[in-house]
Amino acid sequence: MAVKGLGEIDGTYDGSQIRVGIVHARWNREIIDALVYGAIKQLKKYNVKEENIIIESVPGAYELPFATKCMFNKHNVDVVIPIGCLIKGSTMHFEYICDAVSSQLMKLQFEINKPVIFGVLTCLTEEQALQRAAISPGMHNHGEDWGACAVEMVCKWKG
Ligand SMILES: O=c1[nH]c(NC[C@H](O)[C@H](O)[C@H](O)CO)c([N+](=O)[O-])c(=O)[nH]1
Repeated sequence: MAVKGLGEIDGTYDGSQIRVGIVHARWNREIIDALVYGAIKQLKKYNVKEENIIIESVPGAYELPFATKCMFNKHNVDVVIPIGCLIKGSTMHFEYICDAVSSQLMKLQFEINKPVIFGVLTCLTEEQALQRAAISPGMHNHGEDWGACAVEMVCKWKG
């Protein structure tokens, strides 16, 4: 299936020389595993070598920003794809985590001067998340978008 959503990858890129970190949360694991699979599938489609895909996990999405920074420092990667799945509950917990995680991941790029892909689903229902992981029908696996985005951002902008 062609990668849609973020828009088709801009041209063809050779990822054979790039190192990619994936940091994933363990909350909503079935959804996370599908998203991680989709990202890896797309990275390999653009020739990223398996040995250059470094995967680490954290308890939840709130831990993604710190672990993403550690991934850059510990594994010398060109880009990190933090993957999480936040599903709204009955309290404001969801809103606070979504806001904190998204703004910190954005800021981290300018601190590290390397791309951080926003791979966090922020869903109001579990069904929305299942659809975006292509577990339920109706949408493509958003992890594929994130993998393609990672390759493009490094190949196009690496200094
Ligand atoms: O990754 C998630 N973490 C969640 N909470 C845990 C949080 O990310 C931290 O791991 C925890 O607060 C400890 O810091 C979630 N909810 O609470 O709903 C969620 O939906 N997804």
